[in-house]
Amino acid sequence: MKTNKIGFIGGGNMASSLISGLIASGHVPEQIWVSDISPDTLTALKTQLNVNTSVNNDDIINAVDVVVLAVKPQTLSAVAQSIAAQVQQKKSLVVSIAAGINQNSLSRWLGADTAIVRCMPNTPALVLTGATALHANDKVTGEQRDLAENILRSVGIALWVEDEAELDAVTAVSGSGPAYYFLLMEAMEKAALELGLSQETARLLVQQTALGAAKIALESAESPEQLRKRVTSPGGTTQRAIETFEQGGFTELVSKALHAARDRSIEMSKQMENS
Ligand SMILES: NC(=O)C1=CN([C@@H]2O[C@H](COP(=O)(O)OP(=O)(O)OC[C@H]3O[C@@H](n4cnc5c(N)ncnc54)[C@H](OP(=O)(O)O)[C@@H]3O)[C@@H](O)[C@H]2O)C=CC1
Ligand SMILES: O=C(O)[C@@H]1CCC=N1
Repeated sequence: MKTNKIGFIGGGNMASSLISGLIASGHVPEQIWVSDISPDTLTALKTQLNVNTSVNNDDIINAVDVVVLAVKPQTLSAVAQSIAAQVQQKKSLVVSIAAGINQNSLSRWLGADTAIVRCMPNTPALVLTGATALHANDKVTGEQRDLAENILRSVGIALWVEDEAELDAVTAVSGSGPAYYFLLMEAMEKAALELGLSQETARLLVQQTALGAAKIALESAESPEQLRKRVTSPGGTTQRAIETFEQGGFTELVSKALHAARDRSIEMSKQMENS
């Protein structure tokens, strides 16, 4: 049983994924607090997960050891500034999961002496398969580093980056990444229907194939390229499909998409820094 008291400000998609994952990995709901401006969101979290809830962000900070900021990037400035005095008084560790909000902005809003871990998780935390990269400012103690890492590690893998700029790339790769796989799944499912499979069969085959491919990629020592070649019989069906993907510019398109996501993260950081 784990006993650190963890508070979430913002109880939306990412917070509920993290909270569900934390509970599934052994954190007791009584040690988790959530605030949100929507009473309906809080009622749903209370009913489904039995966590402590409040519409008052200050109640959360008072109750916990670590405060996770899980509101939208556009809302974070106002929320951070509204809790700054209390965070400073309590010397709370603050963990921000917001995309495109850098340490400079967070320190400016929360106070220069505030211990801040900026991280980028992803929604598979819900099923304990999350991937998170973390970055600590120089106010974070070793113990606080361990605390932040333990929270994120309890819902998947967690790794530290020393250069904060890497978080822009991480956001493009693993933060947004689940959506890319879902897009591919959507497209494959649609094509499977066109090929005459039923909805149920198409979805099941696509899901199980995604799971199998991910599992084999994780468990095998071979690279994705080698694994792809194992499926691709010369002159066979896979080769025809892969050639079709490449003729359509698949690899370049993926690169372009990830660069666009990375650039958007940088753009958001600059906008916030200058606001
Ligand atoms: N979704 C994802 O896959 C990932 C998201 N992130 C980051 O996580 C953060 C949250 O994203 P996500 O969960 O998707 O967003 P959501 O909009 O689902 O969740 C944010 C929640 O915060 C609530 N809220 C708004 N204002 C306040 C306030 N003043 N005090 C308390 N709660 C408030 C919102 O209520 P209302 O809806 O009523 O405004 C909403 O319930 C973002 O910063 C995002 O960049 C990071 C990695 C992955
Ligand atoms: O789309 C976004 O901005 C957030 C960050 C990563 C995933 N969702």
